[in-house]
Amino acid sequence: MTSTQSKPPSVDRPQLMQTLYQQLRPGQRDMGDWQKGPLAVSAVPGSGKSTGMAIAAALTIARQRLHPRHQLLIVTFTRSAAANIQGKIRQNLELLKLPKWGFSVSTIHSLAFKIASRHPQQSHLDLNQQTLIEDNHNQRLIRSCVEDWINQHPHLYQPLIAGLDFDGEEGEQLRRQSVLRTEVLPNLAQTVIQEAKSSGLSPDQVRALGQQQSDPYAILDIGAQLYDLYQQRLRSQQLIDYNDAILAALNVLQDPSIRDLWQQETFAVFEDEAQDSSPLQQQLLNILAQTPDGLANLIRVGDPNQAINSTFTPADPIYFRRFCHQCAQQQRQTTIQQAGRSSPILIEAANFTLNWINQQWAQPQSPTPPHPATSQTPPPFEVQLIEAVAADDPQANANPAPIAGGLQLHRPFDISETVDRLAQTLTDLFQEHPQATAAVLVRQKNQGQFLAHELSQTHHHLDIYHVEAEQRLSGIPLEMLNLLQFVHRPHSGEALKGALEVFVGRQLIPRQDLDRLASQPERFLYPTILEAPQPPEVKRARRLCRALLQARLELPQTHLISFFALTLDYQASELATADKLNERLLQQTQDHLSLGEFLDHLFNLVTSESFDRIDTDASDSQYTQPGRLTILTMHKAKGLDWDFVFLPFLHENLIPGSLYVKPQIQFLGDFTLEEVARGQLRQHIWNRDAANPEPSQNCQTYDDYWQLAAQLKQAEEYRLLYVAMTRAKRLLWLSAAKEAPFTWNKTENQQPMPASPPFNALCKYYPEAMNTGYTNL
Ligand SMILES: Nc1ncnc2c1ncn2[C@@H]1O[C@H](COP(=O)(O)OP(=O)(O)OP(=O)(O)O)[C@@H](O)[C@H]1O
Repeated sequence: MTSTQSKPPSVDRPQLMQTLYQQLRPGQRDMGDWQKGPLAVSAVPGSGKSTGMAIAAALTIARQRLHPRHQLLIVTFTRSAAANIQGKIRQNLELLKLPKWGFSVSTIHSLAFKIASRHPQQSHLDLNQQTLIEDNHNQRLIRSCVEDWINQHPHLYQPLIAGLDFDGEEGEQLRRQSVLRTEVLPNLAQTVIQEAKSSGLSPDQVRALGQQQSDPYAILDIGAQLYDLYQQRLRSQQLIDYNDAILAALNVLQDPSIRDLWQQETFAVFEDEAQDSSPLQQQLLNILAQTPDGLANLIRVGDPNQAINSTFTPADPIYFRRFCHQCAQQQRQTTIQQAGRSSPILIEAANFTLNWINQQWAQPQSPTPPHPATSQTPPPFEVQLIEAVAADDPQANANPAPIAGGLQLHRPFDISETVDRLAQTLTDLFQEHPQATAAVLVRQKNQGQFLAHELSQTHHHLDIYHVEAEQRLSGIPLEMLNLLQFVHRPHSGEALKGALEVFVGRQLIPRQDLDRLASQPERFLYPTILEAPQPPEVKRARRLCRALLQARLELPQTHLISFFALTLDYQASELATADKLNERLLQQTQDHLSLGEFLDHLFNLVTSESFDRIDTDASDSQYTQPGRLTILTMHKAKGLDWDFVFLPFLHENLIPGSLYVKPQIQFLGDFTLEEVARGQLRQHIWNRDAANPEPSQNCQTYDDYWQLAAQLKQAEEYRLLYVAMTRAKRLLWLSAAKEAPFTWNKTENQQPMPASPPFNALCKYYPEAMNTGYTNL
């Protein structure tokens, strides 16, 4: 071999890096230029947050010659986002002709597990001994904590039963007990545990906080006791939850030598979707990113206008906003406003909506003045408008030309006319653009169900992928568990309510006061002739329950699941899943098991997550197949995009909607316990974590906290609309039927229904987009 042959081809790395850098658009370049210190990147939808981060990551790895023992940590919020960004970074490293190491991508929880399990002695976390608790199991555990709490604290329970007023009537007392045990207290426990634990508050700290509040029901005290019971149960059953992983990691990193080790191994941390962080997550990343010179090598990228999880999870965009403001003071904040996803008219419509909503927020139309305690609630959006990219942008086909006008606004008479118009438009579009992608985004799952059903009845030619229906398959074991628990213990109010909820979920009975039915199971199931005649919905619920009990008496246990599946009107794929479940259980349980033992096996299966994987392998790419209409919720659509996006039911009662207290819990007052507790905890945490004094809420009464919750919820609904609108690339089709159901469990009862206010504003601003593209007007 000659010397020239053995010499590897020389690599002009600076040149390759320059080429990669050129792929960044101007706003993304601040990320590509980053060398050290904190950087906040606030970016509009479609601006290429993850694309920019993946290029910046590869450039950093090249510049700093990172390797597995001194690496870049990239943190995202979902496993699919982690896989996606990992793929992009590997591609970029390949372009730079570098080995594909020097970085690791994980979700925040898997990172926390990694840290905690590497130091089991300090973290006391050992996954060989302990089990991670799944959602279903968690709910059950919380229910049993509630039962314990009721037995241990009658002096706090009684005032809840009494509520605002109580005449001592026995039936009403039983009804209130049922709703407290199965809904109010489990919801309170869930909220307090999640909010407090993810902010690093212990049960004792929550209790101490409760003592500072004027709180007639002692809501935070009750929450603290439930949280305490929950922690005891986790410990005694060797279980851990996701927050424990983060707490354990933080605990480990308090040891100076371990902290040094991790900080030496970590050159920097890049975080995506930073608007969804919780306080502890932020703390963990901050520690890992610290450098010996006292700076944090930390890039946090997010979009405060896409924060859509903060009213039902502990995610709270306030922290990312604060990080942006702090970084802005040191000229370490950047915004990416250019986005190549959508046609210019759609960008304009999204910006118009954002501005219009913020202006309305500042000047409420209603004659009532803003509530004094919540007048500081920030508007829903940061004013961060989307801009089209420059002509020389690296993205191929950026800001594509619109199709069918780009924006269509429809005001059909009712929801069946909505379906017709939508189907007609889509048929025409797919004829002309068979390779295009399309989605219908709905606010509520039952809207998707209605639509999928109607389209499959009348428009067979459309290829439809209904995401929630596919995912319902994974809910089948839980439905079966609920029904079997009922036939096992028909006199338990809780088991009866569980079965009735399955019927409501499957739309076999209309939503009704289930607590009243479940408060006296015997009377509900076997009324005497002296009872007053019951309305048809109660009779129907009773017939279904009695059919299950009859089956329990007459059928062998091996046939129960199949019978229940038929009772629930399962479709073919659901029936197949139920059969598979039955087979699996029979394999595990052999012949002569009692129903109780059979149930134990099913319970283990439901809580172990292992059955879910059988039928659900949907990935993001299945949601965006060419020539197919995907139906999914607006929440699930985050991070995705389609050529044609349809938002068919834009009514004011859902967007922005209003917080609502169900009639059956109004005996406690005009608020819910969990929202008051969330407000009390958040207000404390916001003030605790504020670097400088800043205007904040000053809620004191239940009403104050309820108003705060209502405002935060409305703001989030508007952001959800914005996320949905910004998924469209070439056509955005919006509609609000003049008549629609108030609740989507009963689609036959339609009534005049006001459109969502921003929809009306769009109609006024874009009159030429009204009722376009539909020929049969
Ligand atoms: N610099 C770039 N060069 C080429 N294409 C780009 C660039 N930046 C972004 N894109 C493309 O723009 C599209 C949107 O990017 P990406 O999904 O990363 O946006 P995003 O900001 O995460 O969007 P959203 O927040 O709305 O979900 C992708 O198809 C991506 O390939």
